[in-house]
Amino acid sequence: MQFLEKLNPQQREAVETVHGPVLILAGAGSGKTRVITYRIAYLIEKVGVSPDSILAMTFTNKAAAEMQERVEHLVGGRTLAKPVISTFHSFCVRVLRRDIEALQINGKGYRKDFAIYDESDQQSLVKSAMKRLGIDDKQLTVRNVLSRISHAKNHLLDPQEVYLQSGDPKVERIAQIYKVYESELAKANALDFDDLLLMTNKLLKTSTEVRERYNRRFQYVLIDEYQDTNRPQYEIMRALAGTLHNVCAVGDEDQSIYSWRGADIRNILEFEQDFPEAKIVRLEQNYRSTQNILEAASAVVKNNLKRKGKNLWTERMGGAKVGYYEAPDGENESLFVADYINKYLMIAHDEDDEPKRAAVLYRTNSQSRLFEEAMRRYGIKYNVVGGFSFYERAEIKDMISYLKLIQNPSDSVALLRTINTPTRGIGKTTVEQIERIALETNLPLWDALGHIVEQRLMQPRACAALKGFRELIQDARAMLYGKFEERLVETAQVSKPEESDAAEPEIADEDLQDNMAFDFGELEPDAEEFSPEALGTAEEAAPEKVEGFRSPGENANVSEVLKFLIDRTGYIKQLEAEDTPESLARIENLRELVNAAMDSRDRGETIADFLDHAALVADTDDIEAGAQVTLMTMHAAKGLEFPLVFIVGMEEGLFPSSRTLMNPDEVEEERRLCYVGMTRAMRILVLSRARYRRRYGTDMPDASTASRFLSEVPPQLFEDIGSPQKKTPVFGDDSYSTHYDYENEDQRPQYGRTKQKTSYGGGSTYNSIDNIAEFFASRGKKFNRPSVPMEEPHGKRGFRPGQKVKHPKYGEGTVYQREGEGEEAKITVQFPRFGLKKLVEKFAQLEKA
Ligand SMILES: Nc1ncnc2c1ncn2[C@@H]1O[C@H](COP(=O)(O)OP(=O)(O)OP(=O)(O)O)[C@@H](O)[C@H]1O
Repeated sequence: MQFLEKLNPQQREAVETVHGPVLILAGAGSGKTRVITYRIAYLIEKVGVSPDSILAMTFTNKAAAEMQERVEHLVGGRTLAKPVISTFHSFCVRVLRRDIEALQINGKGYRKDFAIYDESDQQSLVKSAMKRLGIDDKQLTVRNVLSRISHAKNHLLDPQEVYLQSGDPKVERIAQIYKVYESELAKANALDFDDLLLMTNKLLKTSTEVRERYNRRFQYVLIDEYQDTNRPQYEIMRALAGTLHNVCAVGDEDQSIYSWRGADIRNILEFEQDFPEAKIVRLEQNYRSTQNILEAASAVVKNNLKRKGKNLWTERMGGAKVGYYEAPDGENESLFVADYINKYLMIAHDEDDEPKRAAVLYRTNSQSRLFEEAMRRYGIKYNVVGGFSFYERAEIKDMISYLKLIQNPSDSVALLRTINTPTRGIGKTTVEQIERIALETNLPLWDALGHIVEQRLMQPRACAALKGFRELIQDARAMLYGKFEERLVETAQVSKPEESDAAEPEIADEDLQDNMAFDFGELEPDAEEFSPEALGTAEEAAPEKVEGFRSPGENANVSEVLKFLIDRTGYIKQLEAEDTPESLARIENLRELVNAAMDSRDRGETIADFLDHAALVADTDDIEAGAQVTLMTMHAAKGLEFPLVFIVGMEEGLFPSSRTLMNPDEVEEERRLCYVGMTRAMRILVLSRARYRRRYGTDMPDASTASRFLSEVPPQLFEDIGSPQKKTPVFGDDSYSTHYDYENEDQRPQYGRTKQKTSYGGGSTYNSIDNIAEFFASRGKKFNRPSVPMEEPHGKRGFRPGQKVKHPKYGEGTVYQREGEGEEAKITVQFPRFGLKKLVEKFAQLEKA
């Protein structure tokens, strides 16, 4: 038990208290992750618990993978069995793939091959429900409807209850949409993310047999990030805790930042009521940050009323003060950050000799753009989390939708996405007719489509196009389930085209089940039920195998089906014909998808596993541990740590977000988010804001107000690190300038290139903020700024972008853009100490500087 020595007394207590319920209240950086992994190792090594009777739930896939790795490292491959460490959602998918049919009534209800609908699938469903109900999206936005539906689901309210509880006509309409949405999901045999939790909860509640099986299997349950669990997750935890109550929840109420997703802070505040015999362990020693950082973060979060309260302390006394930078505008702020990071990365070693890593944290993803541009400008390699993730790209979604449809033809969203992608002559009217027939007959779209083709209910051209699409899916299905040869024979025998329509391959249930198989390791007590032998798909059935080749009649794997689809739909050919950098990048993405499918095959996964993976990947999975600079939201940064952290955009309305200002509970949540952000910093923390900020693409930046969180940091912990001064400028005084260096010659973006600068002054050196404005003025076009045409101005006063000017009040500045001509001409000037100003040229009394 050598590893126990690496724990402090409280951590040790948290690890060694293994029986009965335990709530570990762990402050930021107090070793929560360490405690959970050591606890699992302790259970296995010391208590002798079989690894596969341990279940640990984490918040992200990434955290699950890391924890798995750390546990393996500790118990050193001494056992073959592994604990189940997974996110709530992945766990639920595995349970449902196995047991969802226990919820069927008289053979009706969800089947194991259900599809998982992600946000864009949900949006399509809501859109079509709204269309059908005649509700236009000006009255209600799709996003708004979806969030109301999700809210209702997480509070276990069905459409009827939502309707009855409200007197508001808007909510009544939402209830109607919700009802159609639910019935369409059921018809498509599809579940959304909320359903994954709700159905599992329902299953564990209603089927004693299923619940007891999981209780026998998992005798020790651990929940990480407990403060962010919602009610359904809480109920699942309770059901899994069984009668043994060996449940350990680890959380920090000060880091609860997901109430907008239904997280219920009561789960942590009321744990003791639900489990009266619970032991509470507090971890208050912080190992991550210096005293100054910790004091500043604690001072901010102390302003919240709803908290249990704790006293975090650290042995890392003192440390650098929290840096503060007030930029004239957003661009300046981003360049300042890039400049600082550039200098930081160039210092050979720092005192702790830790790898150099920095994070730029912001409130919303859309803030990343300026920082990305600034990083490129400095040639700094960076990693941005939460951008357009691989599986969200259009071409990938198209192919995934094909696979979904092949796996589950009832999936109407997948059908609508693929039916005319790439174009195959199936127009909007045809699709609307299919939808109408589906509605009238209450059939899934796929069946309605079959009906139309067989009964020739449309014009011959439309019927032919639909038939082609249907055959494509049938062929791919036959490949996937090893029936392709039979299908070839069948379709060849049928001479008349009309008869071939009905030739859907008979796909035996066992084949489907085999593709649904999933792995919980040993499943007790009825594991045999899932063995290949029991499913009748054992080796003897397969003809002789040639290395590297698939035997006839053997199921095709996902990558083969993908290649078949890409080929037969002509998807890549169409992109090749486009021949643009964008279309070539899309081809690369498709190839990457085939590679991903190959990897999945090598891991022995089925199509269902592959699709589940695609549905469950999250933004945070993109975090590249090795990247030196990471740009991300504060939400995504949870659980991470960096020697250098910037929190940018500290302005009222941006952070705290304007959406929260009217509600004290929501402002408290924003404050917790600020606390999460600040406590990511190990050695240096910098908070910054811009005095002027452009919002919603408006022409002129608005003046901003400093975030209230800034004033909550005690002034003695703060240090201004070079904000350009606000006082009335004295011309010619250089001390106002913020000094930046960067090379001038190469302004091309440096995507993914490691072009770390090794020295300063390798090009023209710019030493003042005026030049930065000039740089922005000159590159306006290159970076697609919302700019106006920049014709050559006429007349003697016409100032051009980039030109230096002088104003009696604002001092020297650089022209940023020009709009209009003659009497009407307006020019926007970047003044170092006043930000951007738009002036009517005629009245502005500007002079050439
Ligand atoms: N007993 C200990 N001795 C030395 N270092 C420790 C100890 N416990 C934890 N640490 C270190 O402290 C840092 C924070 O630990 P960890 O990431 O587990 O914290 P956490 O509680 O999960 O943080 P947060 O909730 O803020 O994300 C890590 O670098 C970890 O290695």
